This record gives sequence, structure tokens and C-alpha cells, in this order.
Amino acid sequence: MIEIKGITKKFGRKPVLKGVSFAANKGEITCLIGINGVGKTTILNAIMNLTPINSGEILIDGEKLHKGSFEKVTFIPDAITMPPNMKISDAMTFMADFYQSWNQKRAEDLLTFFKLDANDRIFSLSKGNTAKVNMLLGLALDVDYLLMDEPFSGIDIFSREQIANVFTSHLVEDRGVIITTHEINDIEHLIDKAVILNEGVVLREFNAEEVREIEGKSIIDVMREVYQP
Ligand SMILES: Nc1ncnc2c1ncn2[C@@H]1O[C@H](COP(=O)(O)OP(=O)(O)OP(=O)(O)O)[C@@H](O)[C@H]1O
Repeated sequence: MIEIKGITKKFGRKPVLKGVSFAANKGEITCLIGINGVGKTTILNAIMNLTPINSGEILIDGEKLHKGSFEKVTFIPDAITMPPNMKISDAMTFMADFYQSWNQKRAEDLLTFFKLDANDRIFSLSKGNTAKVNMLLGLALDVDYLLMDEPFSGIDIFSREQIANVFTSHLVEDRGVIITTHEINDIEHLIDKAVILNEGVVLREFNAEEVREIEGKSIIDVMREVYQP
């Protein structure tokens, strides 16, 4: 489990996170929802220890962050970080050289799943295919937790559907996923837990299935209630 306990973060004098707490379980998809600038990426960066927090703590499987934590968790950013001139196959080799947790079999399965050509160069890919390669490079690592920043942003409906399908496939397995988004529509059906953020705090954290069954509400219904009371 990833536990976020009362984390605060200021950039200069501007408070961005004012005591954010939530938990993300293994085997579940947890979605951080909030408008632009609410601090979703900052939370993912904090989990990866890429940005220092001012207070609070983050635990992964009960342990405070340490060097070894990053064998358990990986971050898939919203833009690809591989050099544009690389072929997809070169990017895969690069990852295999760099990460012990690289799983070549799963990488090849993902290549087939996304219908990508390993000989294509990164710069020549459409936005949708670039997003798929980015996803492939993260999902092919054998880690317990995956953090994904806006994986559906700015890509066409068919690519979005294909990326959404990967979450219900064996390729994600029983790993824990934290995903950020400001548009929930395409992925509502995939989400186990929703964490709604506003003005530096968690407005509501809930199990999407329970709220659907018990209260008869979708995530969007709950968002309407909390954002427009
Ligand atoms: N390195 C930084 N220096 C100063 N301010 C920053 C820095 N990184 C983020 N911020 C500010 O912190 C706030 C939260 O940013 P963050 O990127 O976490 O939001 P977000 O919810 O991910 O937004 P989006 O949906 O647009 O990606 C924003 O107001 C942003 O301008």
C-alpha cells in the first residue's frame, strides 16, 4: 500500500498541498482527480522523492521512502523522456540496460497489444502512439506500483480506448496504480478508488464501486456535489 499522510508542500510562499492524506492499495486503480494546478503532479513527484515535501510522510508497504523504494514504484510522466531519434527498439534496449526490473517478455506483449512497430523512431510517432510507447516503457518494469500522470491527455478517442484497455488486461496484473486526470469520462469504469482534490486538500476519498452500488452515484455525480455544493 502507498500511504500519503498529511503531506504539505509550498513553492516559494505559495502553499500547494495543505495536508493531503490518502492510501492507494495494490491491485487497485486509484485516481487523483482535480482541476489544473491543484497539485496532482506534485503528489506523484513527492512519492518518487523528486520534490521534497515540507511536512507529513509517505510510506510504501509500511516503510518510509528510501533508495530501495524505487525498485517497487515507477513513474510514467505525461511526456516521453527518450531521445526523439531513438527507435522504439532502442528505447527498450536502453530501459533493459538501465533497469534490473525490465521484463522483456511483457515489453514485447505490450508492443503487440498496442500494435506498435519497434523500428519506428520516436520523433515519427503520432501523439497517441507516443503515449503508448511511454506507457509500454513504464508497464514493462516489474514493479508493484505504477504512477501515471495524465496518460489520456491530448490523444484521440481510439488511442484512449486502447490505453484504457491495457488496465483491464493481464499486462497490469495485480499491481497498484495511481493515475491523475482532470477528465474522468474515459476511465470512470476502470477506477477502484477516487481521491478528489481541491485547494490543497482531499475533499473526498471513496471506493467508486461502493458509491455506485450504495448511493447510486457515479464519480462525476460525486464531483458535482463536492465542487458545486
Ligand atoms: N517547480 C515548481 N516551482 C514553482 N511552482 C510550481 C512548481 N511545480 C508546480 N508548481 C505550482 O504548483 C501548483 C500545482 O502544480 P501541479 O503540476 O502539481 O498541478 P496539477 O494538478 O498536476 O496540474 P495539471 O492538471 O495542470 O497537470 C501549480 O500552481 C504550479 O504552478
